[in-house]
Amino acid sequence: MSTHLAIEDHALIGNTATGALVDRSGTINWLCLPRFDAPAVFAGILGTREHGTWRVCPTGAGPADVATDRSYLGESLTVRHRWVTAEGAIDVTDFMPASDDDGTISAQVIRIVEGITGAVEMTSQLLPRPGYGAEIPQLALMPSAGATQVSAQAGNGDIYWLEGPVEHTLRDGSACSTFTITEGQRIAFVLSHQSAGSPRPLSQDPYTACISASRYWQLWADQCTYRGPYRALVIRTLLTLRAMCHPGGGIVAAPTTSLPEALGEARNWDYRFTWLRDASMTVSTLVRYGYLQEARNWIGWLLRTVGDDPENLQIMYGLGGERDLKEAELDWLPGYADSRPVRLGNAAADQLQLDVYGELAIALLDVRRAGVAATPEVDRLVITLGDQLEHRWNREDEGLWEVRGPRRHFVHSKVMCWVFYDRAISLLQHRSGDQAARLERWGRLREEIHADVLARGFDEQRNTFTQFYGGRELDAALLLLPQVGFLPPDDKRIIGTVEAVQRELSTPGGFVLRYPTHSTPDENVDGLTGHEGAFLTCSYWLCDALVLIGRRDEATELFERLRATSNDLGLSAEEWDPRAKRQLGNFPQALTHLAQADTAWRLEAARLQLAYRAAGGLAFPASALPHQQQTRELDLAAEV
Ligand SMILES: OC[C@H]1O[C@H](O[C@H]2O[C@H](CO)[C@@H](O)[C@H](O)[C@H]2O)[C@H](O)[C@@H](O)[C@@H]1O
Repeated sequence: MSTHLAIEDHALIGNTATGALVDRSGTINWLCLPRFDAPAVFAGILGTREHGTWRVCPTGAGPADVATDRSYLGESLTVRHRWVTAEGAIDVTDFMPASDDDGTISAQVIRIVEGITGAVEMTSQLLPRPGYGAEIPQLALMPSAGATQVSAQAGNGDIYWLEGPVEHTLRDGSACSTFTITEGQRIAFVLSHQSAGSPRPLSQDPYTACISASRYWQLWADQCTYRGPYRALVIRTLLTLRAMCHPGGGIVAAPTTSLPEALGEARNWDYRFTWLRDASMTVSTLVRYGYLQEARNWIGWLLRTVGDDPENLQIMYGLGGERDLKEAELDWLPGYADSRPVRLGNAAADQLQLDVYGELAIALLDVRRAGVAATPEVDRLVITLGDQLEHRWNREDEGLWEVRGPRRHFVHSKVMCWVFYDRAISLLQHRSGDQAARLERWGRLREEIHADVLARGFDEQRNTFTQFYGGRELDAALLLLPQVGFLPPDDKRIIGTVEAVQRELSTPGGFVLRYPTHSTPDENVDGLTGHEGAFLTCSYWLCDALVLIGRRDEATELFERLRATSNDLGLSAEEWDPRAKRQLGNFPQALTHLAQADTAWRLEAARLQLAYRAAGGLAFPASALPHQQQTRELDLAAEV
């Protein structure tokens, strides 16, 4: 049986160490325990229900039958599906317990079934399939007081435990139960993971755990400093980002692998790792909204992971700092909607992507400006990276889009090298006298890179920057040039580039492709076959660029259309198929969510700025900002 509801038909629940996807039919069809990058026990989303699923729904519901309604409980990651049937109404509430006071996170999923009206017969059908659906574990019923317990032991010794106060029947590798719930009655199922050789997670009261989890997320949401008109959207998007911030400080790009960028095609990638680019940008976004603890955790991770061996800098790592992310294909999984291959690991880990230096430096400066004190360890890392980049910046690379075609002199990469020196000089200034010579050298290099980009990355005739030196194609990453301060937003080369991207990379609905995809090998910059959807992050970057060049109304209108691509729960994947009007790619994706949050913030900053000027203000005062942090970008905007 196919489990292919649309990507946007899923909800994310999580505990920050891992996350699960629950679809509208009441099926959990993606779950890796205990960590985001552990082998999935439910991989049904990449195949069929036989690759691992757990469904709780009214008895007799067909595979395509879905709940009447769904929503998150307040500002939490607890999702509730309501089923209204001829016999009555039932709520199924799904969540993962949040961390204890001592920071322990239990690897559990809890599902509470509650009668609202009438009496409804329900069925729970658990098909655990460890190893990404490859294995049928050994199932056994265990005697227990007041509850039945099912154990499912995998070949590697891991055990999945299911507890619930109903009788289970074991059949063909599944554990089923059928029970009737009447108005006011509730029961809870708890699924726990026990790693081989470790003790079984402690039982906890599922109802108390539900209250604690909701409170945990609500308290976190309450710290948000944003008070503007998009508050609900901003909070949901920040919660989604927070769900991807592992307690060890690493941040995954998305909790999934291989949800396709084009249905039925091969652009399927594993995102359950920490990209320096995506993680740095996530941190900048969180800091912008007042969240510093995640930034401190990330710096700790960075110093342990990158600081440990900065000479061999990678562009991405495992959550635990792993360097070896070798790519492999899981040939037993047919893929989401037959989109093969399903990939594990990511060969992009071995690429040279020069932009990551710039994104790191931006995040470190944002964190510093938000009030996190400088440390000698961070300074040392910046110095090592800066010295290293002196010998690398003029190389060709794979760029931020991680092309699998030949390396090029990508303009965005070069600009981000300029950004690195620009922000690194600010980071190290006033620190210690013996840096003066280095900072002078870096200052000269900053000017040299700037001049190099203007001379080789700008097409005078078409009045636009190009994707790479000597190329004619465009790249939506060029929309970031005004945002990072490479040139002022009112520079005609910036305005020309924004307009060229709009002209050449827009989809019919006005969203943006990241670059042109071609099918002939010699034109094919990314080295891949097939095409892809509109890239949501780039579309939000277009809004940002429009705000910065003074076209705020147009930006607001585009933002409204973009936010409508999020699902009913406010979640977004990486891309959007403008024809089918469906989300594409890994889900939910940090890059999309942080871009959405950044644009909401920028629109609000621009609105406040205009209001302040209209009221006769001469300059934009720090106190009017919708957050506690001063960014270079706002300094620039204030001067315009
Ligand atoms: O499209 C080709 C590339 O797609 C993935 O990379 C994209 O996702 C990354 C994580 O969000 C992001 O950092 C990058 O900018 C995106 O292009 C994939 O991970 C790559 O392996 C693949 O080449």
